[in-house]
Amino acid sequence: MMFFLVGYMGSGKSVIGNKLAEILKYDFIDLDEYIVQKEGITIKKIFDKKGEIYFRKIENLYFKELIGSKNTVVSLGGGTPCYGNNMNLILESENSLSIYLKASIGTLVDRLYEEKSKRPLIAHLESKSQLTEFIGKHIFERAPFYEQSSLIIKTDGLMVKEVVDKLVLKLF
Ligand SMILES: Nc1ncnc2c1ncn2[C@@H]1O[C@H](COP(=O)(O)OP(=O)(O)OP(=O)(O)O)[C@@H](O)[C@H]1O
Ligand SMILES: O=C(O)C1=C[C@@H](O)[C@@H](O)[C@H](O)C1
Ligand SMILES: [Mg+2]
Repeated sequence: MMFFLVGYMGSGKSVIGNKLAEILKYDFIDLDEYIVQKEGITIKKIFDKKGEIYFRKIENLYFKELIGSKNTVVSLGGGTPCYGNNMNLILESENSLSIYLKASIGTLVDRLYEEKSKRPLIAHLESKSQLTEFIGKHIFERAPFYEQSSLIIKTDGLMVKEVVDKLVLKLF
């Protein structure tokens, strides 16, 4: 079985995916980290040196390498389901389940403001109000992809452990 964690930057895919894998005794793969390992360069540097289109191309290639793994939790990048045919590949892939970690714009801004420098799409935004405006527009474009997930977990007001518990309860 495979679980794909889907959601906007800061929704908790990496942190929740890691914990879910630990509980299930599954392998854990974070697609962003997988890309960094394979390319030997940070995501921010890939964007700066080669541009977003190049990143989307390799993101799609590495993502496809992971499909079909056994007993694995995969935390996707925030944009992964929104480019190419990635969301369809997730939905069509056998023995797999997509999980959307949903959070309000306010929650995402609070989580991302301090750690935006690692994320090339938002690193340049200076104030919380700029971040709020950007995320609002961006989520409007992306939500139709995220919302196709098989399971939707609302994470507002929940601590990491509470999200994991809620997810495990929904799964089993
Ligand atoms: N439910 C939560 N409550 C409080 N903090 C959280 C929660 N979920 C995630 N965080 C924190 O928010 C930050 C972003 O989480 P994480 O890196 O897991 O997001 P992500 O969805 O993987 O983002 P990206 O798409 O950029 O990789 C981290 O510092 C994480 O500890
Ligand atoms: O939301 C996005 O488009 C991104 C999210 C991150 O996980 C990284 O994949 C990258 O910074 C792009
Ligand atoms: Mg992540």
